[in-house]
Amino acid sequence: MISYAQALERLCADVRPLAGEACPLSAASGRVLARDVASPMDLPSFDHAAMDGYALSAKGALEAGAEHDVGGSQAAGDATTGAHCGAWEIMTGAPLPDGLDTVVPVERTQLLSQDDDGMPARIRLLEPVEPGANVRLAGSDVARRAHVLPAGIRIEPAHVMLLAALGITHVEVVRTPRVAIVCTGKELQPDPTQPLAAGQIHNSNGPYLRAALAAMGVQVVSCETVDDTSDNYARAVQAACTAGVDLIVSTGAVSMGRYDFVPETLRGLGAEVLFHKVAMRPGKPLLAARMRGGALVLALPGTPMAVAVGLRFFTVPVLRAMQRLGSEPILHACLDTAQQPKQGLRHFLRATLFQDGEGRLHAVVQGPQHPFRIRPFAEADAWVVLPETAGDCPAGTLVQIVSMQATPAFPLTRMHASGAMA
Ligand SMILES: Nc1nc2c(c(=O)[nH]1)N[C@H]1C(S)=C(S)[C@@H](COP(=O)(O)OP(=O)(O)OC[C@H]3O[C@@H](n4cnc5c(N)ncnc54)[C@H](O)[C@@H]3O)O[C@H]1N2
Ligand code: MOO
Repeated sequence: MISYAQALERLCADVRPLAGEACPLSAASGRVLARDVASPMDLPSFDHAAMDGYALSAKGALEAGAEHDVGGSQAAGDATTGAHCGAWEIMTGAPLPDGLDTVVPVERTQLLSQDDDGMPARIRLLEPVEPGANVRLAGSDVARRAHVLPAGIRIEPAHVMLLAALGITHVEVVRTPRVAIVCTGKELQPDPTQPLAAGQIHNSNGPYLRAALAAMGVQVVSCETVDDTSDNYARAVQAACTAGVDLIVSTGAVSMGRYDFVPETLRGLGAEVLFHKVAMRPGKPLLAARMRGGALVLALPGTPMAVAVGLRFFTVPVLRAMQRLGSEPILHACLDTAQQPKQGLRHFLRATLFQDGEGRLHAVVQGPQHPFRIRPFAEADAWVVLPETAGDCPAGTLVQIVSMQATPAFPLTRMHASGAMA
């Protein structure tokens, strides 16, 4: 049986990166940058005051007690004015008058006289002023042509702030992945508003996948529920291919039962099966295939925790690879509950997290890890991942943790190189 790392590698080798497209900055948050961004301008674009006060020349008198005539006033938004004498009233953000290069805050000056119109006419410095103080120099944040954002990052609001400051109105982003969901099982009541007949259950995998994919910014093209017949599954898969999806995620009918028709149906449709069954728990019967038209299929086992693992540890990495997002960084926590994982299988365990007095993160693996149980999953904070060779893990073992969310709160984009989850 293929290992998790080999399976993921096999799958990602078949991923075709999605094309880029222009996107207005107003719609770019959450999208993935397809091209490096270089700055078209200096930021700040002109030397300006960092404080309300008086602009002075470093060549003039800056010692405590020095007196200066005030030649005029300059506010943010005013165009640069020539300095006619030693000092110029200035507001935060205003360009420095020509020849002036230092700003003294108003509270460190004494107003000696005013004009008839109430404007300051002469001031005295209460303290010595450092030459160049309180001036933000052009290009001191970003220099023109500097490389500011790399391709392959998810655009966050902070990036929008930077791009907007640089006057960038459009960015090239990766096209949104298009995904179809197909849930199989004649036990599934397809209409959630209807009562359950004998033997029926509500479809929880479909709504879960739809919610998780939508939270990642993926376009869910369709979410179908089909019965346990190969024909209906084949029809749903073909309809998804016709709709031009990049990925089909199906649930159920992929194990050993009489009605587990997924492998044969996909082969019958001409799909190339990349692997079937992965050495992991839960979710072992997972199958991956490529359709003739290029769409990838992740056929997840129907058991809810097998679906959760298939989403977080296969679907998310595939979608990241399609969007040219780097792999996720590896995070660790101290295991508080001893584990005896089965040798040769990768274990994905639901856990709660807490921080001790020293700020160290601890993981508490929840009770028995039954793959059918949804409630502990809904109460979990993170996945604990134990590798195939973990052996007995006493309390205190440092273990890998993975966020429940597909888009972690701390993306750590600068750690890509060391960050493969496999
Ligand atoms: N003889 C064997 N039996 C099973 C094996 C095995 O190796 N040998 N593997 C077990 C494992 S592990 C899993 S996981 C399941 C996977 O089976 P299938 O992928 O064929 O999934 P189903 O039988 O269709 O469903 C399994 C389980 O999940 C429920 N389910 C299905 N779809 C949904 C849905 N949309 N929402 C909520 N719940 C769903 C379904 O009713 C079943 O209870 O096979 C084991 N058996
Ligand atoms: O793959 Mo399983 O272990 O029943 O969810």
